[in-house]
Amino acid sequence: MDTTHRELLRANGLVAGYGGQDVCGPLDLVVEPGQSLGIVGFNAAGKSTLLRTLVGYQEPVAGESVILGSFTDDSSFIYRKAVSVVFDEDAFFPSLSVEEHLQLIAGGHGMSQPQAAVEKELVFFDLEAARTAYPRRLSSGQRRRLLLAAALLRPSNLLVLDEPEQRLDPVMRAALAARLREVANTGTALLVVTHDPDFLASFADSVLLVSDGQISHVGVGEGAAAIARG
Ligand SMILES: Nc1ncnc2c1ncn2[C@@H]1O[C@H](COP(=O)(O)OP(=O)(O)OP(=O)(O)O)[C@@H](O)[C@H]1O
Repeated sequence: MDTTHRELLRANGLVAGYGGQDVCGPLDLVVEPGQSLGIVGFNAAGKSTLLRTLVGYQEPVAGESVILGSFTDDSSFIYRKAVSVVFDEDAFFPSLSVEEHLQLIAGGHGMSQPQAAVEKELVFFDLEAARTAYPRRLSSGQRRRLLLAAALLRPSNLLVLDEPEQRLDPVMRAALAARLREVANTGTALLVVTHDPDFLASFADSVLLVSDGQISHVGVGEGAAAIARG
C-alpha cells in the first residue's frame, strides 16, 4: 500500500440518507494523515449515517466518498489494511477469550510482535485480569474496551470510531482521548463521533457539526459548545 498517499479520504457533495431520502449533507471533505476530526450533533442528527456513508458501509443518496484514491470498497485488501472501524455494536466469537480475540487480530494483520501488541492493549484497557474470560462474562464497559483494543491494536491509516466513549468510566474516557491524540500524532487520521465535549476537546483538531440536515465545518470550541447546548 502507498502509505505516502496524502489524501486518505475525500467526500465530494456527499449526501447521506436512506432509500433516496436525505438525512444530512451535502459534505465536501478531505482527510489527510494525522488529521483528527470529531463529528458532533444531537441524537438522530445523522452522525452515524454520515460515518457509515463516509466509510462505504452504505450507499450515498448523492455524491461520493473515496478512500485512498479509489472508490470505497470495504472488502478490498487496501481498505482492510488501512481502515480500522468500531461502530456501536458488539461482535465477538462466543468461545474465544479476551486475549484470543486480540491474538486473532494481531495475527490477521501480520504484526511482527503480536503478543507484545496484545499485552500492551490488555494493560491499556485494564483487561489483564479478564484475559481468559469469554465475552459473555464481561461487563458492558469491558466489552467496549475489548472492541476498542482490537481497533487500536492493529496498524491503520484511518481510525473510525462511533461514540467510543460510550459505557467507559471517566478515567478510561480521559485515557482514551489522550491515546487518540497520540495515534493522530503518529500520522493515523481519526474520524470520531462523540457526545462528550471534554473528550472532543482532548483529541480533535477540527469538527463536523451535523444539525438540521446540514453539515458544517467548525472549530473544536464551537463543536464542544454545540454538544453542551444539547
Ligand atoms: N436503517 C435505517 N433506515 C432508515 N432510517 C434510519 C436507519 N438508521 C437510522 N435512521 C434514521 O436516520 C436518522 C439519523 O440516524 P443516526 O443514527 O445517523 O443519528 P445519530 O446522529 O448518529 O444519532 P445518535 O446521537 O442518537 O446516535 C434518524 O432519523 C434515524 O431514525
